[in-house]
Amino acid sequence: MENEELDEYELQTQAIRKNMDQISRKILIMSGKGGVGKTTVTVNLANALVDMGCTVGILDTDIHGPNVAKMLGCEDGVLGSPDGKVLYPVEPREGLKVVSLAFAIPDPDAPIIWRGSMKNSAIRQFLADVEWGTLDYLLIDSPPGTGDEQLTVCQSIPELTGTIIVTTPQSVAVLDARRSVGFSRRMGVAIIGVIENMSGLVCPECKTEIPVFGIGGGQKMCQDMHVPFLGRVPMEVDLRKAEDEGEDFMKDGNTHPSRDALLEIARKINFGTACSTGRDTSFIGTPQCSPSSCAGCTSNCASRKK
Ligand SMILES: Nc1ncnc2c1ncn2[C@@H]1O[C@H](COP(=O)(O)OP(=O)(O)OP(=O)(O)O)[C@@H](O)[C@H]1O
Repeated sequence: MENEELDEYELQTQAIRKNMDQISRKILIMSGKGGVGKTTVTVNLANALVDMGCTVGILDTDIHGPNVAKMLGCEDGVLGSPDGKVLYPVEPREGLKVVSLAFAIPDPDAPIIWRGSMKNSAIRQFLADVEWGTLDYLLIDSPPGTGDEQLTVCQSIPELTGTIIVTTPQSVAVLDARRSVGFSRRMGVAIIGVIENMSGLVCPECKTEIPVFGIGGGQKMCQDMHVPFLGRVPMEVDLRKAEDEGEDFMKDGNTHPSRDALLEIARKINFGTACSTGRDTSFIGTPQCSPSSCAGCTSNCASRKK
């Protein structure tokens, strides 16, 4: 890198640090396999956390298939930039700020044909140049896999709080989710936990559960790999419909098993009670709680006290 470029990169790194210092918890939502529900988890957790009184930002790093805006019903939003430098997020509701490439490329049919370096620089720009302000949470939605986008997020955000890994119970999805666990460990990022999505289909007629992708595969992986399990979210037609229509599925009075499950997961994350080995204080930001990492863990963890 030329000196001038290095300076620019360094300046951007400083801008990212300044921005991220104002955000309490920064969480990367990832999965090994595509279509397992990362965006669903991101959008619904964000709405649930806002309902609990938190301020939340969503950064959509799924550059090639940015669906966050559509699922929040704000796809016509525009990133404001009065001075051409600072970018202002779209705010679909009070307490929620959203940044996605979808706002910069209004034609929904236009393919985004970008190499890794372009994606990296767009993500860094969103971290550095967006006026995120003070937030309780930044939820970062990502494409499937452990490639450029995840790497850029992990390497660019200082003190990333942790990852949430989404999988379906199906063994091929779990196989790929194990790689996301390995990735988080390799990057030294805490694993907040795993969500087993599409865990049984709730029949809209008789309400019985049909195990389309099986049930329990994600939970079993958590036991095998000593990773916290955050919960299972069933498949429901009304959840899919709400997302297609950009409606808030988490709103009050909406009684559905998948909503209840997502709400419970949001509570666990917000109140720091999610930990498979019994840690009852907030584990967020500390090494993941597993027998092998307990030695270096500074929290008041029940398993560590033994
Ligand atoms: N629990 C669920 N019940 C019903 N539909 C769901 C559920 N979870 C996800 N879906 C639907 O499945 C599809 C894929 O979900 P989503 O886009 O959240 O997955 P993703 O992992 O973000 O996908 P990608 O890998 O393409 O980024 C969407 O149409 C979504 O509405």
